[in-house]
Amino acid sequence: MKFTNTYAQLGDAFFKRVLPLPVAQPKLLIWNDKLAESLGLGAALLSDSDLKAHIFSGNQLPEGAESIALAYSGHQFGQLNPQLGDGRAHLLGELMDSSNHRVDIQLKGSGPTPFSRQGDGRCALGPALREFIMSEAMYYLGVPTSRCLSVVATGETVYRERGRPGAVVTRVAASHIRVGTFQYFAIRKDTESLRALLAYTVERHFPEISSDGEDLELDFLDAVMEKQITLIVEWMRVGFIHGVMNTDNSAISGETIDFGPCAMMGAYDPGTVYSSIDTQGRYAFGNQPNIALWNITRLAECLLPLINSEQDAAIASLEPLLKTFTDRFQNSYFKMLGSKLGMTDFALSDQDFILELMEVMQAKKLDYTQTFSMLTQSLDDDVAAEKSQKNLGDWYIAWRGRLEQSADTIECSRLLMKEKNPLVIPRNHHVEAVLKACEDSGTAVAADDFLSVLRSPYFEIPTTVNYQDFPVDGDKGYHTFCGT
Ligand SMILES: Nc1ncnc2c1ncn2[C@@H]1O[C@H](COP(=O)(O)OP(=O)(O)OP(=O)(O)O)[C@@H](O)[C@H]1O
Ligand SMILES: [Mg+2]
Repeated sequence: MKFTNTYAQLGDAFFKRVLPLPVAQPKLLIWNDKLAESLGLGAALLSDSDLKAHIFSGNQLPEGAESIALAYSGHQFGQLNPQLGDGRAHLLGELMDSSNHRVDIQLKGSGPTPFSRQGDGRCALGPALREFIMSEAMYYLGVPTSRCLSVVATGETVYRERGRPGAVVTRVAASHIRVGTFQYFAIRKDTESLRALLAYTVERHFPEISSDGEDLELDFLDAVMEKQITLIVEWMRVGFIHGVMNTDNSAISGETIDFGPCAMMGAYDPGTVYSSIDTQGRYAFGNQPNIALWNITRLAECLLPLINSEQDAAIASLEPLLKTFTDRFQNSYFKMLGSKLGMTDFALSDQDFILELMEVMQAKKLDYTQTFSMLTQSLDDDVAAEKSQKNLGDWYIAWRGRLEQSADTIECSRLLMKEKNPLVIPRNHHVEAVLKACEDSGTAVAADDFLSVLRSPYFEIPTTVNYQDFPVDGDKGYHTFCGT
């Protein structure tokens, strides 16, 4: 592993140097071969499970790593917390992947840091495996996401209401720069660090931006906005509910990060919330675009002092850009839904027709994934066509008519739909059952089985059918938990 440490070069204001706290009995539970391959990890490491367990539990620091905990702030459920930071994570450094992109290698659950506050710095096995499974599913669904290289069981107990097995998960991400990272310096009125962070972030994530002066901040915000729009539209394409879109869980790179209380929507309902602490539905499925804009607005506020020392003038130059969000999001969102419906020639005039489908789905509590999957199949399968028509009534007939009008063939529509509509997603009840099986057995056998299906979401494999069903109770009473 050839680590670089460009983030560590930003200076002491950005992080604290701290080593992972060694664990009692590291045991490699799950390893991501494909990801490891793309990182070009050496043969000596790849063939040695004990070495992997030692390195990716934090017991042994790999050569060239500079273990640091990153400083950041964040709005949590709308409340500003000026002092968060990696309270249970250690950034080892960066590697170049096979596409020559710089990625962070970070341990999570690897012990306390100066940012731990009341926390123990640890992570339970269930949430660690959950992050591995969910991020892998998202990656193969085609959604921008951080990924996991490994989960190592620590042989130690962590206490979360009751004792649970502990684990360290290794995360690979485009970076760990969050909206909250900018907030950390903005709150402290540390304009110099803010400027350095902006320059670093632009170079790392948006090298195409070459502007300077006020245009730099505007172009940066515009680029972040575009990535956030793509991200949320992609989440909504597959029915993903992040669950805790705090500004500290919003990565500037536009990747999905922090899978704490995330869940997948079953029956279509924009108000769907599973997180036990989200009592107001702030992070409900259909509210995710509003929150993305809210978070981007917090980022914009951080940039004000860089744009103009006169705050009113700075606000005036940012406001028109922020106002573009809603139209840009809507265009991108409906285009995505059009593609899920095989509209190769989608036009804005299709929006009302698409909304009619959403209303039928919501009124009849139809499963989001299965409805689109069935529509895809209905183009060349009479049984699926009959079922779709039974569920959707006249709308189905109108939709077939709409596709017939297109200059492209039905085959083009079918191919587009097959690309956009997964056959299988990591459904909540299967995720929970798999996590329980892994925890009970102390192995990742159940996770491996599940992952083989999740890694092929658009093509059926013999075991796909085991994971496609929606729960009998429609996920009623299902709750996810934060901070685990
Ligand atoms: N067990 C813990 N010990 C110490 N700090 C913790 C612990 N759990 C969470 N934190 C800290 O609380 C804050 C919010 O936690 P949150 O659950 O959003 O993040 P996380 O899952 O720990 O990490 P990430 O956002 O990097 O995925 C973060 O600063 C995090 O480091
Ligand atoms: Mg977090």
